[in-house]
Amino acid sequence: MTEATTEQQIALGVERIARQTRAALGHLPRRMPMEGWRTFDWSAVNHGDWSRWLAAVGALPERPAGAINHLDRPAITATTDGPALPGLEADLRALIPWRKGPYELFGVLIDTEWRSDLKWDRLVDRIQPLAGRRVLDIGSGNGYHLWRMLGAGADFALGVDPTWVFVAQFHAVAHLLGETRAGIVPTTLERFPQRPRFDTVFSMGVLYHRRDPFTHLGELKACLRPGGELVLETLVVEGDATTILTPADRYAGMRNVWFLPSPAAVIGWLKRMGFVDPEVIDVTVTTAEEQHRTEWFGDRQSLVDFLDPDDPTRTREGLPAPQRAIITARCP
Ligand SMILES: Nc1ncnc2c1ncn2[C@@H]1O[C@H](C[S@+](CC[C@H]([NH3+])C(=O)[O-])CC(=O)[O-])[C@@H](O)[C@H]1O
Repeated sequence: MTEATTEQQIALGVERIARQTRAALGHLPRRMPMEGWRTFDWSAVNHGDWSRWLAAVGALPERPAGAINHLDRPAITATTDGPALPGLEADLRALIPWRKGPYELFGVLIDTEWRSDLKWDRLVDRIQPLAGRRVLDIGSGNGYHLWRMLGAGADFALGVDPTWVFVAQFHAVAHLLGETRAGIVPTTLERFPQRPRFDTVFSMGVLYHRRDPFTHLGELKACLRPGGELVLETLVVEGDATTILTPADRYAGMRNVWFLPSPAAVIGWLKRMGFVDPEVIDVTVTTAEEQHRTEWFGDRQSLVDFLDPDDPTRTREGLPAPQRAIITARCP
């Protein structure tokens, strides 16, 4: 690959991402204060690998005419009757590590660290139907669940996530799907404008990373229209409404886990923050089927590496092994 070619690919990556973002945000009413993101300068991102990821997005082959998508299957799928797309697998591998999926894009199966479809299956029939809704997904990662939201009938799904490689992965997938009904804003909830009001707001896998869970819940509420639904997923421990574990240091290898409440404690937090009808719809222990090592995750450490080899009900730090609850609640 020559230097000039790389420069052209970076420029094409910027163009593709900017075009997709403008088109996606165009689905929102003008009064939603998203102007800054419509004109975001994608070439000026301050991250050492960003231009490499831009080049990967810019190098992707065009989506073949007549291709078909399936957004309601475990693997987000794009398919065509035509020949394989040259170079596609190498371009997608340039975006490793892939945490959330799976995807099957024109014959390339991306076996991600997480089987994100399992979480989706646990919640989709227990939440307010997404048909016709405008949805916000805080901590969307590479957007796997955004595509499933569209597959479940949502009108539009917006992700918010500050991790640049996941943002690049989202745009690679969006390009191959040829979809503009989903978008991603590259920031944290704390920096996201608070006035946009969505019909359903998801926050999955984020609450335990926040030092102040009440501020997080308040910010989620500020993004919901009256009567809209919150779908909250977080790590939990067993116990009653008074049980909240604060790890002394790491939890399952993660430095940034601050609070592990019981499901009953989360219900109390939600009520305290003014949500109504909070309900625990699922509690599941994370298995190696759901979270596993894979080459698409760069063979990095995964769940089994963080559990006590002699007692898989405990983490290596001696704390209860990961289990996660999904809780729904309404904005009054
Ligand atoms: N303050 C923040 N604001 C927004 N996003 C954040 C913040 N802090 C971290 N993130 C982002 O939240 C995501 C958490 S993963 C859940 C993905 C998906 N939801 C899933 O349920 O599979 C955790 C897990 O592995 O489950 C990451 O992509 C972070 O970049």
